[in-house]
Amino acid sequence: MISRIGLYFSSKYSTMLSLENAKKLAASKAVDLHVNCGDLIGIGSGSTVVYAVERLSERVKADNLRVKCVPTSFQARQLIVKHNLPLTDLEIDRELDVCIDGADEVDCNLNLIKGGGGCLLQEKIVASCSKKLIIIADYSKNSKKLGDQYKKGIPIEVVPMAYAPISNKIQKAFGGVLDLRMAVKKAGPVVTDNGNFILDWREYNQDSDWDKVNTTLLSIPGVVETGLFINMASKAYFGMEDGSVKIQAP
Ligand SMILES: O=C[C@H](O)[C@H](O)[C@H](O)COP(=O)(O)O
Repeated sequence: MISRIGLYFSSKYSTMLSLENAKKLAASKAVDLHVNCGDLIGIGSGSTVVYAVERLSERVKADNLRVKCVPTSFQARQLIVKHNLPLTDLEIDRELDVCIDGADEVDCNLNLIKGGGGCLLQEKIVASCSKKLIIIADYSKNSKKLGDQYKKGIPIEVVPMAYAPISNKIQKAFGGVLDLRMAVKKAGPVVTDNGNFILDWREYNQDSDWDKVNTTLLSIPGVVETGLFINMASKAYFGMEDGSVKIQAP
């Protein structure tokens, strides 16, 4: 089901909305509609979530909203701390009301690719402990099939010593190309918040049964988690170029 929430900023934004403004629009709308006083919230990672935390902080100050936040990454933790929001974790709070997170791509069935920024394991754990996963994104993330928009590949978090055989096994089972993600401003591969490597899987079959593929990938020894979030999202909010917010629900 897809719906649109009216035209915002119609006079102010008479031209096409930039990606950053689209992210902000989606993030604010989702926080306003899905966060209530007393909520335990999972805070996702990435550039769009920055706007969600800013809006959360505004509402805490303006409306005296009481919330507690569980981060999904080091970046998310820093955001929570920077905005003086109460921090908690899954040891203390085991079931969350809502998780708000970004995505690299959202298909027409609300399946997601995540992990473009190297965060996916903790994101999936926190989302799995939340009553609902709300996705916030700009219009460029909205697609029909996974791989239509996001060309960098499906991120797969792996134990470092196993990255080479895992690449071979995936290539043999499903085809495509696997790249070990390399760091920028550091020699060698990207190391995740959990001390693992990331393989980016490109040139896969876009018509795959993603649920099955995900299960098979997870059965390979050394695969820690995948960036395929299948049947996990409750709703996605997209900030659109025309200043509206598109809502996608199952
Ligand atoms: O690894 C990063 C996370 O999965 C992000 O949620 C995802 O990459 C989307 O990030 P952004 O909001 O920066 O597009």
